[in-house]
Amino acid sequence: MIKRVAIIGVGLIGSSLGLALGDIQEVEEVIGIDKNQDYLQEALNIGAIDKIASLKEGVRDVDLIILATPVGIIKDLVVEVLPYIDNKTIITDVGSTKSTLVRKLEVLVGDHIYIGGHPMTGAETSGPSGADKYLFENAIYVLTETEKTDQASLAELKNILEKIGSQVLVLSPENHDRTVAVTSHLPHLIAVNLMSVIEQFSQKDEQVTSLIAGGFRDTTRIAAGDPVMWRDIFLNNKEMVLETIDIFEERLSSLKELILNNQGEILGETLAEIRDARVRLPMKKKGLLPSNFELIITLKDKPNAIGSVASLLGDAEINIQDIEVLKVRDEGGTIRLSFSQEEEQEEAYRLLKEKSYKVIKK
Ligand SMILES: NC(=O)c1ccc[n+]([C@@H]2O[C@H](COP(=O)([O-])OP(=O)(O)OC[C@H]3O[C@@H](n4cnc5c(N)ncnc54)[C@H](O)[C@@H]3O)[C@@H](O)[C@H]2O)c1
Ligand SMILES: O=C(O)C(=O)C[C@]1(C(=O)O)C=C[C@@H](O)C=C1
Repeated sequence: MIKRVAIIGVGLIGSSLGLALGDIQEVEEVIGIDKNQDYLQEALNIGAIDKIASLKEGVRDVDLIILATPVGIIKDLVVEVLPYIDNKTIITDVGSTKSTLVRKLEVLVGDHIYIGGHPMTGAETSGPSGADKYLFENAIYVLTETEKTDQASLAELKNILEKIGSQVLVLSPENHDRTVAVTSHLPHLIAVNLMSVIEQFSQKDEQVTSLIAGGFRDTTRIAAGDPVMWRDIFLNNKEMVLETIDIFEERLSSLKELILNNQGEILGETLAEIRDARVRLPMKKKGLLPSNFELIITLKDKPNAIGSVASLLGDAEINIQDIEVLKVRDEGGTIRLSFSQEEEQEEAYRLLKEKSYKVIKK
């Protein structure tokens, strides 16, 4: 049973996991380890960890070690940890790439237990200040499986991740990397590249930034992500990322040709096909397509609790695009509201705060 957990790297994902795990009955203690003392203190202050420890002391006698640092340093940290733990402790990580890491670590750990992990949820912010207890609710959480995987530990880890609301998907590391190259890594590269083009234009012409609207916001949000994290991701999933870049370049060239040659009919048909594919994507699953403008509200267990929120926002003519019950407990529950516009999210946040609701912006 997983009772004591050590988290190495109490940044956005580490602290979010600390908050979520600390909330479930099985987990008695969450220990935080990090090279950044400010982050450790902040994680302690927000309740993401119960205590701060050195790596050597912190991993002793824990049931689960979660490495939540950039991918490039995970292997070295696992090597550092091994002398202080027994072979019952489960080691996992949350790194965004898996193949190279899992294959290396499975050899390196010897008799120790290692299972690769990757929550398909996150944000463009870094550090514990952006931590979110509900980050993993309904989110896909990949665990890797190979011929070396200890099945009992995989089941135990899956169980605890499901308790924090995740939908666990067990994949081979290679399958994982092939998929995220196109669903996560290529989109990031495109957003960064697009941002660099906009930056180049705005240096020559100040007006460019005045004409920024929703299209820019929706396509570049992730370009604000942590450079170290993304450098490590691209280098650790190099082959797959390069493959997707080739395909992207081909598609971009075809679109460019259609525009260049005024082939309006084919261009229109192509855009319609792509639009249809986008519309067909399932919107509800958090791991697939979260809304950009969300509020998480903790409600007391009393009649019409959700109704009161809906009326408050309805009276202000704020349209709730989607509503999802995240957690129901004896003392109340937590809901997520999605809005299609940032302004609606802002106004709803203000109104709810005014009425003393416990609400956070996503
Ligand atoms: N941000 C996301 O959206 C997201 C989503 C899923 C997975 N991930 C993966 O999660 C991991 C962490 O990402 P994050 O967004 O939480 O980053 P973050 O920058 O918020 O946190 C990383 C933490 O690791 C710590 N750290 C770095 N080197 C260390 C070392 N040598 N020893 C101890 N601590 C060290 C940092 O001080 C920081 O607290 C990465 O591997 C990333 O690929 C990120
Ligand atoms: O910023 C977000 O919304 C994310 O969920 C980040 C995101 C992604 O969706 O690509 C980025 C990298 C991680 O490995 C997982 C998730």
